[in-house]
Amino acid sequence: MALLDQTLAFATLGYAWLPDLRRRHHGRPVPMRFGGQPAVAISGPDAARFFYEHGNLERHTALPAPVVDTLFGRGVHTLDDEAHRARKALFVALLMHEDGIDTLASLAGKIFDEAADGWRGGKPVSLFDETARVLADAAARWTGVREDPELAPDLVAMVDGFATAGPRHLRARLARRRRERQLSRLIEDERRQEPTGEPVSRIAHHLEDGYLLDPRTAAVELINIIRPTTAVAWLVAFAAHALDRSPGTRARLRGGDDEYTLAFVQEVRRFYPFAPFLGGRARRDLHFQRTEIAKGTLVLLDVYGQHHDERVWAEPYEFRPERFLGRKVGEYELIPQGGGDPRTGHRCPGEKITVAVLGTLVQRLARLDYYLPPQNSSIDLSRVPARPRSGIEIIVPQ
Ligand code: HEM
Repeated sequence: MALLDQTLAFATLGYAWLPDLRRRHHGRPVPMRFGGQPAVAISGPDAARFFYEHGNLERHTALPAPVVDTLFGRGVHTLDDEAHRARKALFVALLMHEDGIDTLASLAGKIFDEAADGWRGGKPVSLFDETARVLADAAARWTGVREDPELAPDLVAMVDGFATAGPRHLRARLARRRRERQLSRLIEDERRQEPTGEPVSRIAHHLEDGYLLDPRTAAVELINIIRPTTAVAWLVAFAAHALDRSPGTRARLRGGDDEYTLAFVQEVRRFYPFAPFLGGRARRDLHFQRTEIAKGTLVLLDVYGQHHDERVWAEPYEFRPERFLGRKVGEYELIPQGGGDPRTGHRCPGEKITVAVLGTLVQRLARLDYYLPPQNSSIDLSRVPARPRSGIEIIVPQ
């Protein structure tokens, strides 16, 4: 029987699409067509392991052009095998050392404090917009890019417009084009200077097979640091949403309890929607859970569904940071930024930065004296990427 193409269902239902479909298939792999191609949707820790292990899947043919042209750019996300390993080493060196992570998190905290001083006085401010600015400035300062007031809106646009047609998508394309051009020039300038330890200089002088990256690719990789750092603003808005709905969580965060803060951060990353699913293409004929997956099939790993699967998480629709206290999280269990080993596979190399920056800002938010005026802070799961509708407006009294 011909399978119905599911692209429109995703466009309509967003995050709910795959979990609904998988529920109807009793959690088994769901064969389908997606984007006009044969596809199969899988989910759960075993599925995540299958997705990342044994070189089962390749990426460069799996990412749709509209996503590459807005969200990712033509860089590390689109590489496989040796080319990916060589490029990934650059990110691991830049992003996974404790010193650099601490420096960036402290910088974000300091800039957040300065910004928060300016929020006092009773006028509503958008926590999402303000935090995006804070994070774009922190990322710019940390990498060595010049701060500029239009940087945050451009980086937000690249993330906001990847999964939709229409004006949001157009804004994302224009923002990427503008920033790739500007940062290519910065890379060329850097190459005329002595190398330093700053990320921009290290990317500019990075060699692969003895050659420098072409300036556009180097600019893409620089954006692959400053864009997702700014995207942590989505998680901060979600954290504020959680603080509002579960006020009991505030006291331990306010007191600076680091263990609880980490549990809260993990629960934000599990509970709230960000990446709906990840895609790869079968390199050869494969089998998973008694389902044949022919070579060339698109394999979709249902991230949002995995985080709300009661076989993996008790009462998954409850926001309960305590579930992470005293619990070791498996490599394939909590996968908002991918699964497996970030050094060898495609898992996000910025996960520790995300956790550190979010933890720093969440403690500050819990200590900040603010309230939410009446607003619609609900989250529309059909919009990808989702965020509280109001962007979380806050009022900080004098
Ligand atoms: C809002 C927080 C973030 C989320 C939700 C997120 C999510 C993801 C996801 C889902 C992937 C793809 C995993 C895969 O394809 O298997 C990824 C890859 C990546 N992320 Fe993040 N990320 C975040 C923050 C960061 C930060 C802060 C950085 C850098 C400072 C970063 C840099 C990267 C890079 C360079 C890759 C490509 C890795 C590769 O292809 O090997 N991300 N991220």
